[in-house]
Amino acid sequence: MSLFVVNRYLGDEEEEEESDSIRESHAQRLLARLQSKAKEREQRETSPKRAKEREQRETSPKRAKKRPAAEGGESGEPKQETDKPKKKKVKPTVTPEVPEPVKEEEPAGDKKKDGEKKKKKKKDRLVDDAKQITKTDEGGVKEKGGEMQKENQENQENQEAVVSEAVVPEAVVPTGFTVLGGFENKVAPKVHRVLPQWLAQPDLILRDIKRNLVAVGAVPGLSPATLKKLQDNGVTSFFPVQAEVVPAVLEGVAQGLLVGRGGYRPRDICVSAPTGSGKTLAFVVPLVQALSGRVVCEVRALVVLPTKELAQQVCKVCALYAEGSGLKVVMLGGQKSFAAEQTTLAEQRGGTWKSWRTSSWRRRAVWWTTSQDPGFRWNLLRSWGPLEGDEVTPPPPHPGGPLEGDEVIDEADRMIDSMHHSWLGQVTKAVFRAGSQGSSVFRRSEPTHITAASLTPPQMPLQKLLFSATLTMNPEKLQQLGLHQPRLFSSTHSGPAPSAGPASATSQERFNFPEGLTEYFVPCTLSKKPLLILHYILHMKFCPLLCFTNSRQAAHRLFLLVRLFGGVEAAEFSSRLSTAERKHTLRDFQQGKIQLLICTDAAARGIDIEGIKCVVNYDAPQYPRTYIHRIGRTARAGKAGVAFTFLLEVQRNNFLKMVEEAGSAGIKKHSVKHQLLKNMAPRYETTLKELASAIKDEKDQFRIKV
Ligand SMILES: Nc1ncnc2c1ncn2[C@@H]1O[C@H](COP(=O)(O)OP(=O)(O)OP(=O)(O)O)[C@@H](O)[C@H]1O
Repeated sequence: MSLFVVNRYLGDEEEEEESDSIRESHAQRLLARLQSKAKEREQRETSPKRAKEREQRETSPKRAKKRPAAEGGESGEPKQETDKPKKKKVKPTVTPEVPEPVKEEEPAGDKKKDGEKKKKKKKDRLVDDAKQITKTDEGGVKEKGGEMQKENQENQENQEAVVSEAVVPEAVVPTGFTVLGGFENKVAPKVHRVLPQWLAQPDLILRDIKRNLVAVGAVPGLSPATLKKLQDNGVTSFFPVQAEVVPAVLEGVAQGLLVGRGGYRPRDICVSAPTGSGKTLAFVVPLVQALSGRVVCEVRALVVLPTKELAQQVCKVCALYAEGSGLKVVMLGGQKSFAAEQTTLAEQRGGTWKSWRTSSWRRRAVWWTTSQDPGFRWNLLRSWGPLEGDEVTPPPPHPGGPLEGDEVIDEADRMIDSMHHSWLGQVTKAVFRAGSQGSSVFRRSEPTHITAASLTPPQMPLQKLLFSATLTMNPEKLQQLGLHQPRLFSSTHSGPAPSAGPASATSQERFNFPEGLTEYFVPCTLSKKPLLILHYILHMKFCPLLCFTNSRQAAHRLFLLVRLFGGVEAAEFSSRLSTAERKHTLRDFQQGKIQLLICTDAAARGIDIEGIKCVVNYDAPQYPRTYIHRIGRTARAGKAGVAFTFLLEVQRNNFLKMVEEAGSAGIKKHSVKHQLLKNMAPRYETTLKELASAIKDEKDQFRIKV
């Protein structure tokens, strides 16, 4: 154990004077208390009752024998007082008020001397006090023998303890040191999460799409060409997210090249809006408008998406709006060889790679998919120049590479989750490196401290746009993206769930749910699940139905079972299938040729298929984000939709808690009567046997192939 003695500045004259008076009052209080005690005792001893008792005891020989000499057997103390020493209760005594000594002003030079004098005085006073205490005791106590003395000593100790606890220990032992207190263990106050202002106070997006449509003509900044394009594609009104975000993006890109705009960079934009709320058009429209004005052939924008299917879908929308603008939209999804992909971005002329200069391809945007093929993401960068640690001999640097304009990250939270690959950092580095090497007079250098030198050359800005229905509000994660003065558009507040306990309050985020969605959970057993799906299709006519499982094996098994049962047009969608097969399956589902699509989470994000009225979670999702994206395949664009989640008894409590904490408006129970499934039971039993042999056949075939 360590001992800490802290010598603290003892205060000026006034403080010392004050502590002196405190000490003096305590000495007097102590003295008064002891005097009154002694008096009480004296009175008790001299009372006639007491004298009688003493007399009786003295005459009893038995008692006299028993009494030990050490206790003063002859003094005649009552038995209970000697055998069982009573605990003395220290009663607070009323002390006479001590008037403050009158202070006289002294010249500063004499202060030190006076201090010493005062200390001596104080010491003398304490000695006097102690003398007086012994004197008072002597009168009554001496004759009562050692026991009384002992008691008085105890009393004094008790008193001192009380006094020292209440006031200052130095009053008893003047050491010249002040022992500081307050070192006891204290309960630390709980630290509450404080979000940066841009996250805590976002620009609000209204969730009710139908009641908050904004006529496209009323949105500022749209060019006549864009208005015409929107009209051609049947868009007369903007959804709330588009009405807010489109002008904000246009404002940022309107400046183009930053010549003489000293240090200005457009603010990065984050959007968190429900599934199906129209986020795609919110970035496609302003991007196409902004890039349509460019004449130099460069890669102008990069859109990063988590799956090939989603990249194809977004690429299609972009191509639709870019039509006739001279802007080329390219998708790089890793389907082709690297060389083939590279030629979609550049051509080799005179031994070096140059951007396409074909008149019809004067400007271009690149749509780029990642997570399905992680290795491929580097290919694009290589086309701009070698990466750090690149072992493969890269193609020569591509001078037309700098990404000017925007970098859009759709399904941003998913992309942040894959940040351990540090792909964004690599992209950004490549963008700035290519920008600084380019032959263009316009430079793109990584933003640093603003100085006269850094502001002199004209800059090409890089703006980042992030979109998701489940965008994280975790500032630490967002920080990894290196956002510049970000601005958030959101339909929810980032506060913790109301029912979440203190532990979960900080960890659980709340998300956006579509307005037209109704959620149900269906209590069931494992063996009832296939029957329930068949019941929803065959009896309740929920078609087309999108059914999610937690693995591709589960999806395949259920697909085989439904196919063997018969009567339902079913298909599966998972990584078991090739890209082309998945593409055809989605198209057939979109065209209404498939009633039941059994899929994995490969179809959970972003996939926009019109007319899906029902989503079933055949296997309960484990994370709130997965749940939100799955059920978000219905109730899109302000329409109504239902979502069912099959729950085993053991999953029920945790799942319901998770959904509530994620911000759901409420999930209702939907029970299916056993009677309704009973009719299908015999056929189902036979199907299960057929399924066992079908799976065995598949395994055999697989073995033969291998
Ligand atoms: N202004 C509009 N007018 C009519 N329909 C629109 C408009 N904006 C978007 N839509 C339609 O709404 C549907 C949903 O849009 P979108 O796919 O962009 O949603 P999202 O917010 O990106 O959804 P998710 O989060 O699931 O990816 C699409 O079918 C789209 O065509």
